[in-house]
Amino acid sequence: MSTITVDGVTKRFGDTVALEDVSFEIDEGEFTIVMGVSGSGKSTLLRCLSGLLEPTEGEIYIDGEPVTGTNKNVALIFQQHNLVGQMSAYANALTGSLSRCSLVESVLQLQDEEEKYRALSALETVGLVDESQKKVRQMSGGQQQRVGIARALVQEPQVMLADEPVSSLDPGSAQEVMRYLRETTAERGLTTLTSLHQVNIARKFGHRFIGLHDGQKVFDGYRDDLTIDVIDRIYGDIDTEGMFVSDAETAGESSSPDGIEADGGRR
Ligand SMILES: Nc1ncnc2c1ncn2[C@@H]1O[C@H](COP(=O)(O)OP(=O)(O)OP(=O)(O)O)[C@@H](O)[C@H]1O
Repeated sequence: MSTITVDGVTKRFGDTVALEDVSFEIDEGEFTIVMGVSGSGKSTLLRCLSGLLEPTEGEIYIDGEPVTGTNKNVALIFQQHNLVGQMSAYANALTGSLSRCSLVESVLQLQDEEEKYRALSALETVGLVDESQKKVRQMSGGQQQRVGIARALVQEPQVMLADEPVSSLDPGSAQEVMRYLRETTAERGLTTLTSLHQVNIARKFGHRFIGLHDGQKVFDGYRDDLTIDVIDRIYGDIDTEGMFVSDAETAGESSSPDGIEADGGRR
Protein backbone atom coordinates (compact mmCIF):
# COMPACT_ATOMS: atom_id res chain seq x y z
CA MET A 1 0.00 0.00 0.00
CA SER A 2 1.13 3.55 -0.67
CA THR A 3 0.48 7.02 0.67
CA ILE A 4 0.14 9.98 -1.69
CA THR A 5 1.05 13.59 -0.89
CA VAL A 6 0.17 16.44 -3.24
CA ASP A 7 1.87 19.61 -2.05
CA GLY A 8 0.96 22.98 -3.58
CA VAL A 9 0.63 21.66 -7.14
CA THR A 10 -0.02 24.18 -9.90
CA LYS A 11 -0.08 23.15 -13.56
CA ARG A 12 -0.23 25.72 -16.33
CA PHE A 13 -0.57 25.14 -20.06
CA GLY A 14 0.43 28.53 -21.48
CA ASP A 15 -2.14 30.96 -20.08
CA THR A 16 -4.46 28.17 -18.90
CA VAL A 17 -4.22 27.31 -15.23
CA ALA A 18 -5.37 23.68 -15.11
CA LEU A 19 -4.50 23.18 -11.42
CA GLU A 20 -3.94 25.91 -8.89
CA ASP A 21 -2.12 25.29 -5.62
CA VAL A 22 -3.75 21.92 -4.96
CA SER A 23 -2.70 20.07 -1.80
CA PHE A 24 -3.98 16.93 -0.10
CA GLU A 25 -2.82 13.67 1.42
CA ILE A 26 -4.25 10.22 0.71
CA ASP A 27 -3.79 7.40 3.19
CA GLU A 28 -2.73 3.99 1.98
CA GLY A 29 -5.65 1.80 0.96
CA GLU A 30 -8.06 4.69 0.40
CA PHE A 31 -10.49 4.63 -2.52
CA THR A 32 -10.74 8.26 -3.58
CA ILE A 33 -12.93 9.83 -6.23
CA VAL A 34 -11.92 13.08 -7.91
CA MET A 35 -15.05 15.01 -8.90
CA GLY A 36 -15.57 18.07 -11.07
CA VAL A 37 -17.03 19.30 -14.33
CA SER A 38 -15.27 18.96 -17.65
CA GLY A 39 -12.19 21.17 -17.64
CA SER A 40 -11.91 21.38 -13.84
CA GLY A 41 -8.50 19.71 -13.88
CA LYS A 42 -9.25 16.06 -13.02
CA SER A 43 -7.22 14.51 -15.85
CA THR A 44 -4.37 16.93 -15.29
CA LEU A 45 -4.24 15.93 -11.63
CA LEU A 46 -4.19 12.20 -12.45
CA ARG A 47 -1.55 12.70 -15.13
CA CYS A 48 0.64 14.64 -12.71
CA LEU A 49 0.20 11.85 -10.13
CA SER A 50 1.16 9.23 -12.73
CA GLY A 51 4.30 11.15 -13.68
CA LEU A 52 3.10 11.70 -17.28
CA LEU A 53 2.95 15.46 -16.63
CA GLU A 54 5.28 17.55 -14.54
CA PRO A 55 3.68 20.17 -12.26
CA THR A 56 4.65 23.76 -13.00
CA GLU A 57 4.95 24.32 -9.25
CA GLY A 58 4.69 22.08 -6.22
CA GLU A 59 5.60 18.47 -5.50
CA ILE A 60 3.95 15.07 -5.49
CA TYR A 61 5.23 12.27 -3.28
CA ILE A 62 4.30 8.60 -3.28
CA ASP A 63 5.45 6.83 -0.14
CA GLY A 64 7.56 9.90 0.61
CA GLU A 65 9.44 9.64 -2.71
CA PRO A 66 9.05 12.56 -5.15
CA VAL A 67 7.31 11.65 -8.41
CA THR A 68 9.75 12.49 -11.20
CA GLY A 69 8.32 10.40 -14.06
CA THR A 70 6.32 7.28 -14.75
CA ASN A 71 6.83 4.43 -12.34
CA LYS A 72 5.75 0.80 -12.60
CA ASN A 73 4.25 1.02 -9.11
CA VAL A 74 1.67 3.48 -10.43
CA ALA A 75 -0.85 2.26 -13.04
CA LEU A 76 -3.07 4.62 -15.04
CA ILE A 77 -6.30 3.37 -16.60
CA PHE A 78 -7.77 5.52 -19.34
CA GLN A 79 -11.33 6.09 -20.50
CA GLN A 80 -10.34 4.72 -23.90
CA HIS A 81 -8.92 1.39 -22.85
CA ASN A 82 -6.66 1.06 -25.92
CA LEU A 83 -7.09 -2.70 -26.04
CA VAL A 84 -6.43 -4.77 -29.16
CA GLY A 85 -9.88 -5.96 -30.24
CA GLN A 86 -8.62 -8.93 -32.27
CA MET A 87 -6.73 -10.33 -29.31
CA SER A 88 -8.19 -12.30 -26.41
CA ALA A 89 -8.79 -10.82 -22.97
CA TYR A 90 -5.86 -12.93 -21.75
CA ALA A 91 -3.49 -11.68 -24.46
CA ASN A 92 -4.51 -8.10 -23.76
CA ALA A 93 -4.01 -8.55 -20.01
CA LEU A 94 -0.56 -10.01 -20.71
CA THR A 95 0.51 -6.81 -22.45
CA GLY A 96 0.40 -5.25 -18.96
CA SER A 97 3.74 -6.92 -18.40
CA LEU A 98 5.21 -4.86 -21.28
CA SER A 99 7.22 -2.83 -18.83
CA ARG A 100 8.97 -6.04 -17.87
CA CYS A 101 9.53 -7.58 -21.34
CA SER A 102 9.91 -6.51 -24.96
CA LEU A 103 6.99 -5.83 -27.33
CA VAL A 104 7.96 -8.82 -29.50
CA GLU A 105 8.07 -11.11 -26.47
CA SER A 106 4.68 -9.80 -25.42
CA VAL A 107 2.97 -10.28 -28.81
CA LEU A 108 4.38 -13.80 -29.08
CA GLN A 109 3.30 -14.41 -25.50
CA LEU A 110 6.82 -15.44 -24.52
CA GLN A 111 6.44 -14.12 -21.01
CA ASP A 112 7.45 -16.50 -18.28
CA GLU A 113 4.99 -18.68 -16.40
CA GLU A 114 4.79 -16.23 -13.54
CA GLU A 115 3.61 -13.44 -15.83
CA LYS A 116 1.03 -15.71 -17.46
CA TYR A 117 -0.21 -16.62 -14.00
CA ARG A 118 -0.39 -12.92 -13.11
CA ALA A 119 -2.53 -12.22 -16.20
CA LEU A 120 -5.01 -14.99 -15.35
CA SER A 121 -5.06 -13.97 -11.71
CA ALA A 122 -5.79 -10.36 -12.73
CA LEU A 123 -8.65 -11.55 -14.98
CA GLU A 124 -9.99 -13.55 -12.05
CA THR A 125 -9.89 -10.44 -9.85
CA VAL A 126 -12.12 -8.59 -12.34
CA GLY A 127 -14.45 -11.60 -12.76
CA LEU A 128 -13.38 -12.48 -16.31
CA VAL A 129 -11.30 -15.63 -15.97
CA ASP A 130 -14.00 -17.67 -17.73
CA GLU A 131 -13.93 -15.21 -20.65
CA SER A 132 -10.15 -15.11 -20.88
CA GLN A 133 -10.02 -16.61 -24.41
CA LYS A 134 -12.77 -14.38 -25.78
CA LYS A 135 -11.76 -11.69 -28.26
CA VAL A 136 -12.03 -8.27 -26.70
CA ARG A 137 -14.06 -6.87 -29.61
CA GLN A 138 -16.79 -9.41 -28.79
CA MET A 139 -17.03 -8.14 -25.24
CA SER A 140 -19.31 -5.43 -23.81
CA GLY A 141 -17.92 -1.98 -22.98
CA GLY A 142 -17.98 -2.81 -19.27
CA GLN A 143 -16.14 -6.09 -19.79
CA GLN A 144 -13.56 -4.31 -21.96
CA GLN A 145 -12.94 -1.78 -19.22
CA ARG A 146 -12.49 -4.66 -16.76
CA VAL A 147 -9.87 -6.15 -19.13
CA GLY A 148 -8.22 -2.70 -18.99
CA ILE A 149 -8.15 -2.94 -15.20
CA ALA A 150 -6.72 -6.48 -15.40
CA ARG A 151 -3.99 -5.27 -17.74
CA ALA A 152 -3.11 -2.55 -15.21
CA LEU A 153 -3.02 -5.14 -12.40
CA VAL A 154 -0.51 -7.31 -14.28
CA GLN A 155 1.91 -4.44 -13.74
CA GLU A 156 1.48 -5.15 -9.99
CA PRO A 157 1.05 -1.51 -9.03
CA GLN A 158 0.71 -0.11 -5.54
CA VAL A 159 -1.28 2.89 -6.76
CA MET A 160 -4.06 2.70 -9.33
CA LEU A 161 -5.24 5.85 -11.13
CA ALA A 162 -8.33 5.71 -13.34
CA ASP A 163 -9.30 8.65 -15.56
CA GLU A 164 -13.08 8.65 -16.12
CA PRO A 165 -13.11 4.84 -16.40
CA VAL A 166 -16.88 4.56 -16.78
CA SER A 167 -17.87 7.70 -18.67
CA SER A 168 -18.74 5.88 -21.90
CA LEU A 169 -20.70 3.09 -20.21
CA ASP A 170 -24.41 2.68 -19.51
CA PRO A 171 -25.35 3.13 -15.80
CA GLY A 172 -25.49 -0.62 -15.04
CA SER A 173 -22.10 -1.38 -16.61
CA ALA A 174 -20.64 1.76 -15.02
CA GLN A 175 -21.61 0.53 -11.57
CA GLU A 176 -20.29 -2.94 -12.25
CA VAL A 177 -16.91 -1.55 -13.29
CA MET A 178 -16.83 0.75 -10.23
CA ARG A 179 -17.65 -2.21 -7.99
CA TYR A 180 -14.76 -4.19 -9.47
CA LEU A 181 -12.42 -1.21 -9.10
CA ARG A 182 -13.34 -0.87 -5.43
CA GLU A 183 -13.14 -4.60 -4.72
CA THR A 184 -9.80 -4.81 -6.52
CA THR A 185 -8.49 -1.95 -4.39
CA ALA A 186 -9.41 -3.85 -1.21
CA GLU A 187 -8.35 -7.29 -2.44
CA ARG A 188 -4.96 -6.17 -3.74
CA GLY A 189 -4.24 -3.58 -1.05
CA LEU A 190 -4.03 -0.70 -3.53
CA THR A 191 -4.42 3.02 -3.07
CA THR A 192 -6.81 4.17 -5.80
CA LEU A 193 -7.83 7.54 -7.22
CA THR A 194 -10.46 7.68 -9.93
CA SER A 195 -12.05 10.66 -11.62
CA LEU A 196 -15.77 10.56 -12.21
CA HIS A 197 -18.44 13.03 -13.20
CA GLN A 198 -21.57 11.00 -12.32
CA VAL A 199 -22.52 12.27 -8.86
CA ASN A 200 -24.64 9.29 -7.78
CA ILE A 201 -22.05 6.72 -8.77
CA ALA A 202 -19.37 8.76 -7.02
CA ARG A 203 -21.43 8.91 -3.79
CA LYS A 204 -22.26 5.24 -3.98
CA PHE A 205 -18.75 3.91 -4.44
CA GLY A 206 -16.43 6.59 -3.06
CA HIS A 207 -14.83 6.50 0.36
CA ARG A 208 -12.95 9.79 0.12
CA PHE A 209 -13.68 12.64 -2.30
CA ILE A 210 -11.62 15.47 -3.76
CA GLY A 211 -13.69 18.15 -5.53
CA LEU A 212 -12.09 20.36 -8.17
CA HIS A 213 -13.54 23.54 -9.65
CA ASP A 214 -11.57 25.65 -12.14
CA GLY A 215 -8.38 23.87 -11.10
CA GLN A 216 -8.84 24.63 -7.41
CA LYS A 217 -9.59 22.10 -4.70
CA VAL A 218 -13.01 23.07 -3.34
CA PHE A 219 -13.74 19.92 -1.34
CA ASP A 220 -11.79 17.22 0.45
CA GLY A 221 -13.77 14.90 2.65
CA TYR A 222 -15.72 11.73 3.19
CA ARG A 223 -19.12 10.52 2.04
CA ASP A 224 -21.20 11.98 4.86
CA ASP A 225 -19.71 15.43 4.17
CA LEU A 226 -20.67 15.29 0.50
CA THR A 227 -23.86 17.32 0.89
CA ILE A 228 -25.94 19.00 -1.81
CA ASP A 229 -24.24 22.32 -0.90
CA VAL A 230 -20.84 20.73 -1.46
CA ILE A 231 -21.98 19.27 -4.78
CA ASP A 232 -23.17 22.76 -5.80
CA ARG A 233 -19.76 24.14 -4.86
CA ILE A 234 -18.00 21.52 -6.98
CA TYR A 235 -20.35 21.75 -9.98
CA GLY A 236 -21.17 25.49 -9.79
CA ASP A 237 -23.99 26.54 -12.08
CA ILE A 238 -23.98 23.27 -14.01
CA ASP A 239 -27.26 21.37 -13.78
CA THR A 240 -26.24 18.13 -12.06
CA GLU A 241 -29.61 16.45 -12.58
CA GLY A 242 -28.41 14.46 -15.59
CA MET A 243 -25.42 13.26 -13.60
CA PHE A 244 -27.63 11.40 -11.14
CA VAL A 245 -28.57 7.82 -11.88
CA SER A 246 -32.17 6.95 -11.05
CA ASP A 247 -32.93 4.77 -8.02
CA ALA A 248 -34.24 2.06 -10.35
CA GLU A 249 -30.88 1.94 -12.08
CA THR A 250 -29.01 1.61 -8.79
CA ALA A 251 -31.42 -0.97 -7.31
CA GLY A 252 -29.79 -4.22 -6.25
CA GLU A 253 -26.35 -2.64 -6.17
CA SER A 254 -26.39 -1.42 -2.58
CA SER A 255 -23.93 -3.97 -1.32
CA SER A 256 -21.19 -5.99 -2.88
CA PRO A 257 -20.61 -9.71 -2.62
CA ASP A 258 -17.33 -9.43 -0.80
CA GLY A 259 -18.84 -7.53 2.09
CA ILE A 260 -17.58 -4.05 1.27
CA GLU A 261 -20.33 -1.71 2.34
CA ALA A 262 -22.00 0.58 -0.17
CA ASP A 263 -20.49 3.64 1.49
CA GLY A 264 -17.15 2.61 0.06
CA GLY A 265 -15.59 1.98 3.46
CA ARG A 266 -12.54 -0.19 3.64
CA ARG A 267 -12.79 -3.65 5.06
N1 LIG B 1 -2.18 19.50 -23.00
C1 LIG B 1 -2.91 20.59 -22.76
N2 LIG B 1 -2.65 21.73 -23.39
C2 LIG B 1 -3.37 22.85 -23.15
N3 LIG B 1 -4.41 22.92 -22.26
C3 LIG B 1 -4.71 21.79 -21.61
C4 LIG B 1 -4.00 20.57 -21.82
N4 LIG B 1 -4.53 19.62 -21.01
C5 LIG B 1 -5.53 20.21 -20.34
N5 LIG B 1 -5.64 21.52 -20.69
C6 LIG B 1 -6.61 22.48 -20.16
O1 LIG B 1 -6.54 22.41 -18.75
C7 LIG B 1 -7.84 22.50 -18.17
C8 LIG B 1 -8.12 21.26 -17.34
O2 LIG B 1 -8.25 20.16 -18.24
P1 LIG B 1 -8.46 18.65 -17.74
O3 LIG B 1 -8.44 17.79 -18.94
O4 LIG B 1 -7.50 18.36 -16.65
O5 LIG B 1 -9.92 18.73 -17.12
P2 LIG B 1 -10.91 17.55 -16.77
O6 LIG B 1 -11.62 17.94 -15.53
O7 LIG B 1 -10.18 16.25 -16.74
O8 LIG B 1 -11.90 17.58 -18.00
P3 LIG B 1 -12.57 16.34 -18.79
O9 LIG B 1 -13.52 15.71 -17.82
O10 LIG B 1 -13.27 17.01 -19.95
O11 LIG B 1 -11.45 15.44 -19.22
C9 LIG B 1 -8.80 22.72 -19.34
O12 LIG B 1 -9.01 24.09 -19.50
C10 LIG B 1 -8.04 22.13 -20.52
O13 LIG B 1 -8.44 22.74 -21.72
